[in-house]
Amino acid sequence: MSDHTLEVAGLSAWYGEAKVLTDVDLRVEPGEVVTLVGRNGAGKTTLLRSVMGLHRQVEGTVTWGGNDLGKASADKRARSGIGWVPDDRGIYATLTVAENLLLPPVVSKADAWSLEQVYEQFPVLHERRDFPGTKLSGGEQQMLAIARVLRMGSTLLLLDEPSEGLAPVIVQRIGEIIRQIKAQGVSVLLVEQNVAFASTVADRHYLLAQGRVVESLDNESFQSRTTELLEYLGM
Ligand SMILES: Nc1ncnc2c1ncn2[C@@H]1O[C@H](COP(=O)(O)OP(=O)(O)OP(=O)(O)O)[C@@H](O)[C@H]1O
Repeated sequence: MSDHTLEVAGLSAWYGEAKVLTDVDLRVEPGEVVTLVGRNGAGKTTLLRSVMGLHRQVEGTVTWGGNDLGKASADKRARSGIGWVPDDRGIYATLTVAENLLLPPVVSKADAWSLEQVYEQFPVLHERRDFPGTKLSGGEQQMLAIARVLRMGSTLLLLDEPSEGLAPVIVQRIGEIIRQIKAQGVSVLLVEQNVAFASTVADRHYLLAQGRVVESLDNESFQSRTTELLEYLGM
């Protein structure tokens, strides 16, 4: 696997005149799991979308594997190994599980999971392989969305609230999957409002408030300050 450090420096973002991110610096090392935590409207999704190249009204730099991504399109970023798992999961409703998995291109042969590997790690997707997207539960859709980018060979996963709306037992399973992905050397940057879940999967955390990174914490400090942080974040 090639070097795949993500480095965001001085990133600001706007919607029209409204500035929603200010001078964000962050880093995700290969194989690290890093969360963005903050209350609603803090700018977490905009930050993920800016890294993916989906939000374009930005200033600052995003460097990936040593290359400044500049104005590269989302498609080009995906081809360079950044995998996007949106909050609505982006499953094609009329396609089957297998078709959803096989539709996107393999971007790195060396890193791509084979279909067999995907089915081995996600047995439920194997069971449901001929089901259309519409017939999947929220948890199954989340697993499919994650499996799809792993099959592409993405080496950094951008996950937007993977735990949202899922039953605790499914959230636990998603946590296991994230730890498994990490063990394979893939990095994960995830938006998470569920602080308890975040602390079971992440190495480090960035707290976002009103579009700024207000703290950067390792997981140990994060765990020891959970109550205070929840209060501060108004969560
Ligand atoms: N399409 C848009 N047009 C205008 N303003 C927007 C748009 N999308 C988001 N915003 C504003 O940008 C700010 C950051 O929103 P963003 O969705 O990035 O926050 P978030 O931390 O992800 O919150 P949430 O958890 O609610 O999604 C908010 O003030 C929001 O109202």
